[in-house]
Amino acid sequence: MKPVSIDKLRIQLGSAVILPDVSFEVNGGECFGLIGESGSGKSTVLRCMSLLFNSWSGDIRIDGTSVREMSAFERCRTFQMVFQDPYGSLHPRHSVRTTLSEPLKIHKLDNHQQRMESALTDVGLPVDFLDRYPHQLSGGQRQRVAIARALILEPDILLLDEPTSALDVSVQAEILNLLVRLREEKGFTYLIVSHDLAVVDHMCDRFAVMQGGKIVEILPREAIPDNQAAMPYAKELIAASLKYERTVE
Ligand SMILES: Nc1ncnc2c1ncn2[C@@H]1O[C@H](COP(=O)(O)OP(=O)(O)OP(=O)(O)O)[C@@H](O)[C@H]1O
Repeated sequence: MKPVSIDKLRIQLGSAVILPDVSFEVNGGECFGLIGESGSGKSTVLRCMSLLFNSWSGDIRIDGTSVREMSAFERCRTFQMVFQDPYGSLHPRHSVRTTLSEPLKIHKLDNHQQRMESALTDVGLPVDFLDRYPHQLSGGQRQRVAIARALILEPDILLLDEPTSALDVSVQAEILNLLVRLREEKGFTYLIVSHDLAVVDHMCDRFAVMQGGKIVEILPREAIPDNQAAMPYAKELIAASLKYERTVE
């Protein structure tokens, strides 16, 4: 179980400073959430960590090793990202078999069939789905394939960028429960971005509230029901979410 340490992360894109100075630690095996309004910089943190954005300064370390010092191969074997939109993240002309076998080929791993079958079973899909294409899958099934693709290289950490927000409400719970089960079974460390406090409440041990590229407050999940936030913005965000949940019940 590998910990993540983010220290003084700063990134400027064009003239805008997106993250001025972000620091937090995620324990090995912990599920840590980033929550905040749209544009607060949550996804940018994950994009910096996975080097989709490269121009950042500061330090991002996994189990003590800087992500910049890792080879691309090592990074892929250590952490994988699951994106919000399973429609966009799977190649429309690639079968599930092609999607899952490509990383195995690139990383020169053996036993392709057995690894692919085991990844599909892990995400609750039948093995004959290997010969399906994305258009033959529901949204929830596509997200399961995207998660299977993330699992296939047996990483230690999953970066989850709004993994359920593009799905129907009924399917969201299925995918969240799948992610909870996988973490219990495999001991993953999760860093999950969400704008939905209910998702954070369901999944996370601790979470950071972000606003304008900064971390306002870091709280344990237990602080949610009685809204124990100390900082006014975090308190307001939690209060608004709790009020909304009560209204829609
Ligand atoms: N490639 C880019 N170039 C310039 N600005 C960008 C780029 N990507 C993101 N931004 C800006 O960075 C800020 C943070 O974006 P980010 O996607 O991290 O927010 P977020 O909190 O994840 O929002 P959302 O919940 O809407 O996904 C936003 O103001 C956004 O416009």
